[in-house]
Amino acid sequence: MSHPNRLNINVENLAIGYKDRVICQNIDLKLASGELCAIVGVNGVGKSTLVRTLGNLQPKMNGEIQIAGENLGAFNMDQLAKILSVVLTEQPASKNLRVQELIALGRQPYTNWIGTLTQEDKRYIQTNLKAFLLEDLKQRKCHELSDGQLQRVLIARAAAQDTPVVLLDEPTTHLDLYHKVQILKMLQQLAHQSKKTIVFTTHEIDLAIQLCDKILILDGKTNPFGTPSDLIKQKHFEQLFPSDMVQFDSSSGSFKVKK
Ligand SMILES: Nc1ncnc2c1ncn2[C@@H]1O[C@H](COP(=O)(O)OP(=O)(O)OP(=O)(O)O)[C@@H](O)[C@H]1O
Repeated sequence: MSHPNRLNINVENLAIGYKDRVICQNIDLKLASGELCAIVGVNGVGKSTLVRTLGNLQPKMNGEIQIAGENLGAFNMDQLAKILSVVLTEQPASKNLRVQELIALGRQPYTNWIGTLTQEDKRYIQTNLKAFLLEDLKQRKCHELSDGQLQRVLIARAAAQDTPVVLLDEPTTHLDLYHKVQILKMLQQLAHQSKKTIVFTTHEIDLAIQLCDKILILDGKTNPFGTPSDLIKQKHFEQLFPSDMVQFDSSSGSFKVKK
């Protein structure tokens, strides 16, 4: 299900929070199909809360969220499962499943009530086992995998779900630099080649600058959003952290420790 060049996420004046407590407001985000976007910001600013709100896992406090051209609230659960997939940091309850079985769960929105897999479902599973380098691990139980391997399985499951929008909360946590880059490059490829809109939260700002098409800097005030180069030109990264410890170097697009 790909819709080239469509505005897949349109967020205006969004406020997020819990019960009657707004934790972040004035969030605006416009993403077309094929775009990879990182959400960055300091601990506790609301990145995970935003992903959960965009994924309809908790209510918004104010503003508009349109996914694939419709208000998020207009979808029922079955429709939503074909529009967006969400990969959260919590370990899957189904870690006792084998890799292949967990990826097959991505096809649930399309299977009948007993979950019979069609040839097409099997093709999606096989394609994503291959794309995420999981063919040799397909019979392994998920609880036997490394963090990096498990993350690849979770992303493969989302890819098998084949939704125009994929949301991920901290997909690179606990990974070494090589495997962080591997995961982000896989997300970039999934966005660009399969024309999906992919949004993920991260603390890897340097990598996000190098690999993402767009970045949302959650700062709890104006929440700048744009291409990495525009955000660098407008000096938004300089203001992200107090400058006593780290400073942003716009020439290299990375943070340096202040000595
Ligand atoms: N279930 C909850 N009920 C009430 N407040 C919550 C809940 N979960 C998180 N919060 C609060 O919401 C704020 C944002 O939390 P959130 O986890 O979204 O931040 P974050 O930017 O993802 O942080 P981190 O970078 O540390 O993962 C924090 O002040 C947090 O304490």
